[in-house]
Amino acid sequence: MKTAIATVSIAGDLREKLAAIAEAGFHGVEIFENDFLAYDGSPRDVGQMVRDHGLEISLFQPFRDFEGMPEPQRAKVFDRAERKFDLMGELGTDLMLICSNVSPASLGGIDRAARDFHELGERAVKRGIRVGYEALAWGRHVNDHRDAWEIVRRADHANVGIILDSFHTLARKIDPETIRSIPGDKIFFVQLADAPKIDMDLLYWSRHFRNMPGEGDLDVLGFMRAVAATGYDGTLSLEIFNDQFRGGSPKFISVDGHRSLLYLMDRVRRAEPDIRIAPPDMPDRIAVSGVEFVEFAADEEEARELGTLLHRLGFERARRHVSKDVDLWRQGEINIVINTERDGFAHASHVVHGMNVCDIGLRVENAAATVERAKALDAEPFDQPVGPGELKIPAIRGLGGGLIHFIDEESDLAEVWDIEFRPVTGQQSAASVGLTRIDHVAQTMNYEEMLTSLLFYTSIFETGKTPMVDVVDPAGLVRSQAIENADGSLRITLNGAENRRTLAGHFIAERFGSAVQHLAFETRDIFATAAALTANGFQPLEISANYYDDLEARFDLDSAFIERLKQAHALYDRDEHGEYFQLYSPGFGEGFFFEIVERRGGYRGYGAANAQFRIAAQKRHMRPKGMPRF
Ligand SMILES: O=C(O)c1ccc(O)c(O)c1
Ligand SMILES: [Mg+2]
Repeated sequence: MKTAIATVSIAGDLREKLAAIAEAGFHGVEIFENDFLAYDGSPRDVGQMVRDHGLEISLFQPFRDFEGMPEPQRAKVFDRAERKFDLMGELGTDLMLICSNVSPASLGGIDRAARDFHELGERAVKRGIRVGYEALAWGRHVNDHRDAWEIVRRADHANVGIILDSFHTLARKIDPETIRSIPGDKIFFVQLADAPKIDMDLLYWSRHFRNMPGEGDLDVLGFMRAVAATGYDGTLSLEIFNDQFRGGSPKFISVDGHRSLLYLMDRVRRAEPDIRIAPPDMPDRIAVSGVEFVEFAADEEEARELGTLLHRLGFERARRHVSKDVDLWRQGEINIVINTERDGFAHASHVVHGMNVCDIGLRVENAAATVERAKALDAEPFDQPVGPGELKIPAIRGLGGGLIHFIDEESDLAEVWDIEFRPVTGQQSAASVGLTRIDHVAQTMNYEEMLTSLLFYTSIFETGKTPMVDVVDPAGLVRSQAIENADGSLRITLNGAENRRTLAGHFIAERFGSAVQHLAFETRDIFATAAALTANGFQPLEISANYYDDLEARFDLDSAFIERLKQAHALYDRDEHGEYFQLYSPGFGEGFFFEIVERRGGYRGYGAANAQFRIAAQKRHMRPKGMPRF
């Protein structure tokens, strides 16, 4: 499997781009003419620089407004093509992309265009060059790959082929299955891009909103299955025009791009076993059956405070590590680990970020296979020396500097709490408040990191994404999207902050990066839990009385029920499946908090409509401690 990426897809000058692209593991680049024009060096220098990075120039593009021109423009267009052939010779590449003509001067007619391409083919063959024709979705006469293919077929020249670009086909809702009838050897190049579904002008959508396969809403998998079924075995190239990527980190965007191609081709191969493109072998997407533990890095004082809060939330300090300053707090199936070691990963994480969730344990069927898949998708495995009597638990580095460990039933990893930990005796025991499991883990990040997270989780784990929703913070919008598996045993919400004045943005700034900002625990009876919490001395986050007046109007609930919600400081939501109840702890540290939720009757969401009331309450609560007033 040979991969490439267009230089327009990432930020930086040409040298920076090439370094990032090579580092991410691509084989080649599409040189976009403007990147070359802006570079202060000869075409030969550029060609050499690309090869010095261990890359090839897979394609030179774009050559515009070629076919169907009347004279005298026609003759000029051929002269221009000859000059670009010269340039390609110096760059050291033999494939040129010609996109369909958008010029008002161009004349239609499939045979006219085919004749132009035949003549260009005759000129190209003398130079050892091949030309590929791409239908732009907004081409004047040709805007459909089926017409481009008919022109290429009639041009009937060995050096003339078609170039397919998933965006142009899928954005115009052209059935990708129609690609299956094109001979694979006439497909000279394949460009891949996804995009979020937004209803807007095709050209604008294409030039600003494309993203990596798997990050958007287009059926890039269906497109690529059809391409692969033709027998195509050439380069798979990303051509991503995206405003955010152009301003982002060349390194991270390149890594995401490489991961997106590996993930896509792994899925294509499973659906189309006979394809000629050989993606790397890897285990299939990993089914997760739950969150086994969440680990906090803390110092002694923070650990005491967190312990007090957990105690009020009905957790019991159940076990202590055999040799380390690590405690296990438990309730229902929930395992919270507090690590106050002065050594190792948790300590390093604490030094950089302060108290934070430094590690999450996921339950999987096979932990070793999980790490194998993650590695095959360019994730970083994590290893640290294990002490005597400790288990080696497979792990990878997550995003934002934390770890993800994998616990399975196949080995003795599932017994880690008995093997590495001893029961704590002589404790003040806590009364459970009925928390059963972790409902979701909420990660806060900069908005620009959301697609990276989305691709990371959905490529490694058998999960899907929910639509993005807006959460209104008085200081700005926070975008929220969930990654979840079919049975809801893994739910991760991604919250992307656009500025630092939002509660989420403040959290990122204070802890120097993205991380888990809250954990939501499940209860089966919110009112019983609320009563037990009060008996435990827990003070929930106080919600404004105005919220409850509005609830009554919005949902047509009876006033006795509203009164119960109000007493419990519980928030309420409803969807077509069921009802949702939420209550919150006050903020802790730099804005970390716990949530308690009850889902009744299969409610699917996360209470996005309530988030602004929760945020307002949290800001009221934090203000005395020096949070700016907005
Ligand atoms: O937006 C464009 O003009 C443009 C140019 C070349 C391409 O390959 C493409 O997909 C779009
Ligand atoms: Mg293209």
